[in-house]
Amino acid sequence: PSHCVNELLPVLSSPCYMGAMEDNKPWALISEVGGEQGYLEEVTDIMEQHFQLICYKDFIQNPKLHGPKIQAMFVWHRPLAEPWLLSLLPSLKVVANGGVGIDHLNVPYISSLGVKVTNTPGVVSNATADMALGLLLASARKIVEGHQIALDPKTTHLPENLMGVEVTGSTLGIIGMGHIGSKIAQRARGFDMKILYHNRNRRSVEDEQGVGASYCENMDDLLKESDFVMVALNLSPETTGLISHRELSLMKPTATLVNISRGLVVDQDALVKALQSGTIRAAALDVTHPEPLPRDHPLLGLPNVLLTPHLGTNTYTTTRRMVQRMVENALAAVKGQSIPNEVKLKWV
Ligand SMILES: O=C(O)[C@H](O)CO
Repeated sequence: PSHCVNELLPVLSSPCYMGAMEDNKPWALISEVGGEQGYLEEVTDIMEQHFQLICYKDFIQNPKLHGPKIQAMFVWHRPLAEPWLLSLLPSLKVVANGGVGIDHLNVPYISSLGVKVTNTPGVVSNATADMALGLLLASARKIVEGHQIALDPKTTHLPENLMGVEVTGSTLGIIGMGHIGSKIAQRARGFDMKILYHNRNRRSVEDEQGVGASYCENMDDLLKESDFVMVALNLSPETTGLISHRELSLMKPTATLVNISRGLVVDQDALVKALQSGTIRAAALDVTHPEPLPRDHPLLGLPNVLLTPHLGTNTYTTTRRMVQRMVENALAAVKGQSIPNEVKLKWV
């Protein structure tokens, strides 16, 4: 198998190499997204059932040789499918993204080249919702601080000052009630939370009752009432900087902001100020802008911030499902068949 580089998953093995030349499967370029580890074997094994893989590092050494044979490109949330690269891939039929967010892809431009764009909605929702609740609980109950204290050899007594806020019975405001938002609401019900949501379009009464969430037409009402504000939106021009000074100032001083969508939905400078001044209690962020943050970024020095490095979909099960879906989408596009998850709009 071919093993390139992966930031998302641990482990791996051999360095990048190209699939066997005698293989008749279509060629796919697999994006290189960081680190010196290889891809998880499950990822490349699934892909190699249908494609011959070449990783970016090998491709770029001789793009003129490799470019013309490549029909599919597998990408994760990094802007690899840029015009200069696409111009080296005259036979490309599809950019198959792993994950639901496609804000890093210029869909109109890619489509103008006759290349399809696909994503993997649905399969990411459970793992992302689990992570959302994990961040909420960890921030509320100071789990990471507790872990650090437990490890500290100087700790001689129980940390009675490490007080958290109660999750059970609190109010959760979910901004963005798509598939992931609904899964978050379902989980929050288990904590007897009162659930408010704001969404561009109100969900049906059945949907609302199904997850036990009440609609706030005005997002301000949700911000004012919630103990935890959960950002679960796609990034789009409309949602960029949606949570800024004004929105943060509407939140309770005891409230926590959790973001599992995209860093740019939150105005980070405004967030830093709100956290420094006590406008809000805390923030728990799986996403930032950029990722990773520069080492001197003020968010890294704040005691009331919990950060994880975009781990939302990082489970073996969800990764396998995503890769399976990426392959199905790419294969359908290469064969000219109907594509399960084609992205047609610039922003979804
Ligand atoms: O968009 C998604 O589904 C996740 O962020 C993984 O990239």
